[in-house]
Amino acid sequence: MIELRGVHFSYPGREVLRGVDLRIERGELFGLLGPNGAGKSTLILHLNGVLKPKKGKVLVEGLDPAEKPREVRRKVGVVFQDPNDQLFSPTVFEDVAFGPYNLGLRGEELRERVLWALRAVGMEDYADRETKELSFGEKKRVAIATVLAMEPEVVVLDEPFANLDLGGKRTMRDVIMSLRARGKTVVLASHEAHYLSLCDRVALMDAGRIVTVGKPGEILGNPELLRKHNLDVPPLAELFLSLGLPVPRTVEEGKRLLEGWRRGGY
Ligand SMILES: Nc1ncnc2c1ncn2[C@@H]1O[C@H](COP(=O)(O)OP(=O)(O)OP(=O)(O)O)[C@@H](O)[C@H]1O
Repeated sequence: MIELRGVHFSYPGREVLRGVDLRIERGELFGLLGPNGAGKSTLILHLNGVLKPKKGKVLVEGLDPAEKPREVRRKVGVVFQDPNDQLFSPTVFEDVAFGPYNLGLRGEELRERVLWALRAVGMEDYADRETKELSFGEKKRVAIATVLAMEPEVVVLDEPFANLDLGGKRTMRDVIMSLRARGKTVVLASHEAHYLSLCDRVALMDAGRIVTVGKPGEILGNPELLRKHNLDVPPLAELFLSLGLPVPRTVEEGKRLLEGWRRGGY
C-alpha cells in the first residue's frame, strides 16, 4: 500500500506539491492524470525517495522512502518519462543486468533474469545491441525491462505511452496488464485521459493537489471536469456519453454497451 499524507514539496522558489493526500491499494492499477506541470513526476519521485517532502509523509508498504531509500527502491521501480534518463550502460544486457546484479544475482541466475525481463517487453533479440543505437521506442521497452528485472512489488510508469507507435503501445498495454495479473501494484501517470481507461481508479491532479479520485468512467465521463483542468476529453468517452451510455473500460464492455443500445434504440 502507498500512502501520501499532506505532502508538500517546493523546488527553489516554486511550490509544486501543495498538500497531496492519496492512498493506493496493493495490487491496484492506479492512474495519475493531470495536465503538464501538475506535479505528477514530482509526486512519483517521492515514491522512491529521490525527493523528500518538505512537509507531510509518504509511506510505501509501511516504509518511509525518505528514511529507507534502499529498501523502498527494492519495492518500487520507477520507469521515467525519458528512457535516456534510465539507460547508461554500453549494451542492453548490461543495462538490464545492473539492477539484479546489485541485488546479488550472478551467473546463470542473472542471465535468466535479464532474458526473462527482455522477453516480457519483446526485446530478447536485442540483448547484445548497443543501447545508444536503439530507437526511442526500443529504449523505452528496455527501460521497462531494467525495472522488471528487479521484480519490484510496485511499478510506476511516467507517461508510458508517450512517443510510441501502435505496436509499442500494444506491447506497453500487454506489459501493464501482465504486471497487474501478477499482483503488482502499478501506477500510470499521464496527461492523456484515454490511456487511463484500463485503470481500477484514477486520481485527477492539478496545480500540486489531488482534485478528485474515482473510477475511470467517473473521471473520463466528466467532460466539464477534464476541460476545466486542461485535459482532452477522449473522443470515445464523448461518443458514449452522447448516446446516453456510461464510458466503458474495455473494448469488450464498449461492444456490449453498444449492442444493448442498438437493441433498445431500434
Ligand atoms: N528540477 C526542477 N526544478 C525546478 N522546477 C521544476 C523542476 N522539475 C519540475 N519543476 C516544475 O515543477 C512543476 C511540476 O513539474 P512536474 O514535472 O512534476 O509536472 P508533471 O505533472 O509531471 O508535468 P508533465 O505532464 O509536463 O510531465 C512544473 O512547473 C515544473 O516546471
